[in-house]
Amino acid sequence: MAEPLRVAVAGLGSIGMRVATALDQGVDGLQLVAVAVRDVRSAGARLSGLRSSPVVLPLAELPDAAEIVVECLPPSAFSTLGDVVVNLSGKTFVVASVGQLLMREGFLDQARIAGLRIMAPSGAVAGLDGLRAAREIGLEAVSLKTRKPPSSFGEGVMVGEKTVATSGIDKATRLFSGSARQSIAAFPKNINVAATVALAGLGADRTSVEIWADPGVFMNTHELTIRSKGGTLKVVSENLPDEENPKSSAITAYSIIAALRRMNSALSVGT
Ligand SMILES: NC(=O)C1=CN([C@@H]2O[C@H](COP(=O)(O)OP(=O)(O)OC[C@H]3O[C@@H](n4cnc5c(N)ncnc54)[C@H](OP(=O)(O)O)[C@@H]3O)[C@@H](O)[C@H]2O)C=CC1
Ligand SMILES: O=C([O-])CC(=O)C(=O)O
Repeated sequence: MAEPLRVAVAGLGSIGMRVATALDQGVDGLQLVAVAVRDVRSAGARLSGLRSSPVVLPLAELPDAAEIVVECLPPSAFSTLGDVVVNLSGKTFVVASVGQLLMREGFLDQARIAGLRIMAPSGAVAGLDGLRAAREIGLEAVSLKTRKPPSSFGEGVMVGEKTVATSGIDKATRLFSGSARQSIAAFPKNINVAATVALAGLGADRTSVEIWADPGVFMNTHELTIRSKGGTLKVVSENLPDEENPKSSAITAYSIIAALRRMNSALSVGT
C-alpha cells in the first residue's frame, strides 16, 4: 500500500474544523499531520478534540509539512500562506477563500509556472459540473444571484455609498451588481462562490453577479444561470447558514471533504 499523503489544514474555524475532523476520523489515502491556528490557547479545545494530534505550526511553515495544504482562513490571512505555497512544485493547495485567487494578480500564473496544483472545491455553490460541460460546448452568459439574510453580512453593510445597520433592512435590498471580480473586492467574505463560478466558466470579468440582503430568506441562496450552445442551465442552492459563522453556508466544509475523498477514489462520478 502506498504511504498516505500528508494533509495540513490552515485555520480551524467553522469550515477548517469540520475538514480537520473528517480527516482525523479517516479519509482513504490521506493523513492529517499539521494545522495552523491564530491563537493556540483559544484553539485549545478544538485541538484537543482531534485524536491524531497534528502538529501546530505557523501558517508560513505549514506547506513544508504536507503534500496537500487546505486553506480555511479569513481572506485577510490568505497571503501569509499563499505567498509561500505559490512557489512550491508538486504540492496541492485546496482553497476555501477562492476569491483571493482572483484578488492576487498573477497568483494563478505563478502557481502554474512553479508546478503547484490548485483545487477550488464547489463550496457553497452547485452546478459547476454543468458549467464545465457547457464551457466545452461554448458558453454565452453566466450569472449568479446571491441572496442572504441581512445578518449574514455582519452588523453593518454598504448600500450604495452609505453604511446601513443590517438589523434595519426590512425589505429585499440589492447590495451589489457587477462582475465577479468587483463582487469579491466589495464583499470578500461573502461571495467566494462568484470566484469559483468565474474560474470554472467565463472568467472574473464576464461573469455577472448580484448580491441581495433579503429578510425574506433564511437560507444563503445562490441562483446560477448558465446559457450556452448546449442550452440553459439553472441551479438554485438553498443552504443553511453555518451555526458558528452564518456568513458561510454549512455545506461548504462538506464540499471540501468530498473533494478530498475524491482525490483517492477509484470511481469518479460527475464532470
Ligand atoms: N468557497 C466557498 O464556497 C466558501 C468560502 N468561504 C470562505 O472560507 C474561508 C473560511 O471560512 P470560515 O471557516 O467560515 O471562517 P471562520 O472565520 O469561521 O474561520 C477562520 C479561521 O481562521 C483562523 N485564523 C485567522 N487568522 C489565522 C492565522 N493567521 N493563522 C491560522 N489561523 C487563522 C481563525 O481563528 P480566530 O477565530 O481565532 O480568529 C478562524 O478559526 C473564508 O474566507 C470564507 O469567506 C465561506 C463560505 C463559502
Ligand atoms: O457560504 C456561502 O453561501 C457563500 C459564501 O459565504 C461565500 O461564497 O463566500
